Amino acid sequence: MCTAATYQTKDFYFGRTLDYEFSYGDEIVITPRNYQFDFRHRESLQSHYAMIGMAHVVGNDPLYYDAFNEKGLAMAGLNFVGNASYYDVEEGKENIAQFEFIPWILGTCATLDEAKKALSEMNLTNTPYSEQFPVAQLHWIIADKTGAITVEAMEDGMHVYENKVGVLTNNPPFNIQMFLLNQYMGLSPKQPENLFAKDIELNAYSRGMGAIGLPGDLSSSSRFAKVAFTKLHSVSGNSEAESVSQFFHILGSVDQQRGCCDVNGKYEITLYTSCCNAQKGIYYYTTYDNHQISAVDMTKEDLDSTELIKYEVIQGEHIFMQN
Ligand SMILES: C[C@H](CCC(=O)NCCS(=O)(=O)O)[C@H]1CC[C@H]2[C@@H]3[C@H](O)C[C@@H]4C[C@H](O)CC[C@]4(C)[C@H]3C[C@H](O)[C@]12C
Repeated sequence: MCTAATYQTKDFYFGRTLDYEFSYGDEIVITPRNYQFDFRHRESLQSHYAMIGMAHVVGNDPLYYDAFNEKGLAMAGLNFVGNASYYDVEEGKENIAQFEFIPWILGTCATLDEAKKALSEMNLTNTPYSEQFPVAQLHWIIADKTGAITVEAMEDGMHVYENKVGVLTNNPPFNIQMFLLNQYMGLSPKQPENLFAKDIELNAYSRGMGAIGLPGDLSSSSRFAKVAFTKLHSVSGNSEAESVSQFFHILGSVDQQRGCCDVNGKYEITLYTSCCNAQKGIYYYTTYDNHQISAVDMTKEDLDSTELIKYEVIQGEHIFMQN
């Protein structure tokens, strides 16, 4: 399972948890402006917006999971197994393979509005990257400081939804996730009033009782409600440290601990959590075994270069001993 969220303070933040039972071998990858992006069904992009994100690199190809570009547009792919369906190549459309989707949007679009236009001209194809890396069944969140959308390519066509809560998890489809939020409309961060039975004396015996009923399990519909509630009630200062800290707390509300989600004897865990300051170009992250926040700042690199810039994911707890 995975969860993605947006967050606005003084700057715009975007990030995700990547939950899985194994890692493909991830790196923080900066694709500078003059790296040549090759596409299967269209000509290469010789120059494009620079981007940074988490990717598995095969040969010299960055296969991005989540990323944002130098203009502040961000995008993440999350599992959508059983519902995702891609299409055959179609004449007259911009045919983009599923694994090219993030580079295409982030390489060519500066804003969410431009991304919406690109989507209307695009056909997401079922072309696999290779035999070893077949088509991944995903759906996507695309966002900038003006808002967010969800993109779901399904058997009945490509759906583009306005995503007003600014969160995405996995199944079921986004319109159903939004419908399910109806069940939680009575929840609140404030203490409840007794609307249950006015003649019976009922007391709030604990803080936090206004949100009793908010799910805490790891299913994707429960994580959707939990993270939406957390994000929509989030309060933090505007500074970088306060915003980043709060963002990790938002996604921390749906963190997956080893042992709680059994996948045939293996355990799905939160392999990493990212938090991008999409306006400042910084990719922050923590991993399951490294709670210290590490970060890569894309603006410190030569963004006019032609070569990928890669940083290994720092693992292992870094404990600050005070005595
Ligand atoms: C497994 C990841 C999604 C995690 C997730 O959503 N888990 C939820 C589990 S569940 O459904 O709810 O059970 C996805 C996100 C991005 C994916 C990767 C990216 O799409 C990039 C390439 C794309 C290639 O086609 C396949 C390998 C791959 C390297 C993908 C492997 C894998 O499918 C990734 C890493």
